[in-house]
Amino acid sequence: MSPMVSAQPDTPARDDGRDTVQTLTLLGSTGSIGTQALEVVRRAPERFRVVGLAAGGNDPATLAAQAIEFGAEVVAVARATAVEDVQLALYAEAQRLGYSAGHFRLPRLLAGPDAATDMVDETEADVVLNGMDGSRGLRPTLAALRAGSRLALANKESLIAGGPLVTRAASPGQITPVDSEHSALAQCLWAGRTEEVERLVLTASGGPFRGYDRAALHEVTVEQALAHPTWSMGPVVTINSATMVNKSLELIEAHLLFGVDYERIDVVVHPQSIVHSMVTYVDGATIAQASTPDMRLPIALGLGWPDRIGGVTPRLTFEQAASWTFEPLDDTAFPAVRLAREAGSRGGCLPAVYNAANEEAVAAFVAGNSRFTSIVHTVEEVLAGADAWCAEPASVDEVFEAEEWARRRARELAGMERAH
Ligand SMILES: NC(=O)C1=CN([C@@H]2O[C@H](COP(=O)(O)OP(=O)(O)OC[C@H]3O[C@@H](n4cnc5c(N)ncnc54)[C@H](OP(=O)(O)O)[C@@H]3O)[C@@H](O)[C@H]2O)C=CC1
Ligand SMILES: CC(=O)[C@@H](O)[C@H](O)COP(=O)(O)O
Ligand SMILES: [Mn+2]
Repeated sequence: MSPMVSAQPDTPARDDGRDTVQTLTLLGSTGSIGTQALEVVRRAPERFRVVGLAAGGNDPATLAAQAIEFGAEVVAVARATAVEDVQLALYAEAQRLGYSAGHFRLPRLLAGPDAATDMVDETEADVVLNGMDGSRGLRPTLAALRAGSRLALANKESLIAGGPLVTRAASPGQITPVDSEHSALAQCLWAGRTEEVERLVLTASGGPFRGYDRAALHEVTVEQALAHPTWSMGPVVTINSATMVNKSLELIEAHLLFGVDYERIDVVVHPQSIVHSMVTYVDGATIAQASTPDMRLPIALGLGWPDRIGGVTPRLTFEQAASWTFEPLDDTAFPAVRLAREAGSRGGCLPAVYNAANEEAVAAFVAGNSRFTSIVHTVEEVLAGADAWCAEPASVDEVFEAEEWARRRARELAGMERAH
């Protein structure tokens, strides 16, 4: 399998793009990744010009303010009923800024569940950052690859759900990772040749429940699960960090991005979130990428690839004593990674099933309808009955069929739990 991200130290060319403004479409612009990406653009306006913005529609005021500040040509909103709110918010923001009608141009508005995909199809962009949450990002991911844009990928769920459909659609180097661990791995891979790689080592913070046993995990609340010890992120990825499902998805993501077998990808708990991942080479050298836990670094590198953009994140300092610690993952309390290793190794639509079951189980937990421990238990139960989905998907519709089955099954299981 050819890696989506070049592992060679001298490719792509380092002077590539440094003096050129790159057009940028941002999917999920109002979320945690999206707003941090716009901070990067604010710091490097000579590098990027925003042409398209997409969001779900929960925060029309922020979306409108972003569209006006960055002069977006097109704005896509998934919830059709939010369009009017976005339009009103655009006028209100323009008025607040004192713009008269002749002094600003309203962006073109697209609405509906496929608005982000349509925008990517219709709006030329050098780089598309997919910062949406969930596997609903799959069609936009494929649209960006089809359009020949570079895909800065935060939305790991689309890669995991689409699997071979995404990897086959991407040309080598077309996907640049934004997820901090995969950005770290890509940077560590610059240090050596692909054939000299022995192991990838993914670091995990351990989440808010590091050290808990199964009995203690049974009692935890949504509020506790949303309190990540080192990162401030959107709700779903935060809950996924607490269950270790995030690391599970990242294991599959690493396999798909870098073409390394599952047996050669380790997970290690590193509570400080300073070392973002590591690569061990055949001579025993382990190269680590370390920086403060700040997503603006991997976002900036993902957008500007392979150039580094200065002045975006604070540095690590070494003036005071500090410890970076590493410990094994407790597989009994947190079986999610083992389940992902099995599902990923079996392949087909099973990673899509894993992710869809998890998305439903997380929604049930956040809604107060099930316990924290039932999230991974639900994923396990759904996978146990998923033998029909072992074949490689021939189309996106097949992936969504597998997902729909998994979601229905997961909702049934959550309902059964509620009944007890
Ligand atoms: N946050 C982080 O630090 C990290 C995140 N990631 C990954 O990045 C992705 C985004 O995470 P995060 O930013 O935390 O999530 P958030 O929940 O903060 O943001 C999600 C964004 O996607 C938008 N959105 C939802 N549905 C659609 C849709 N149909 N079309 C267009 N936009 C949509 C939301 O808009 P609205 O609210 O209006 O629905 C919101 O702007 C996830 O895949 C996550 O795993 C990876 C590493 C780190
Ligand atoms: C910042 C980022 O990339 C997240 O995916 C992060 O990895 C979450 O931390 P965990 O290590 O707790 O899953
Ligand atoms: Mn990550």
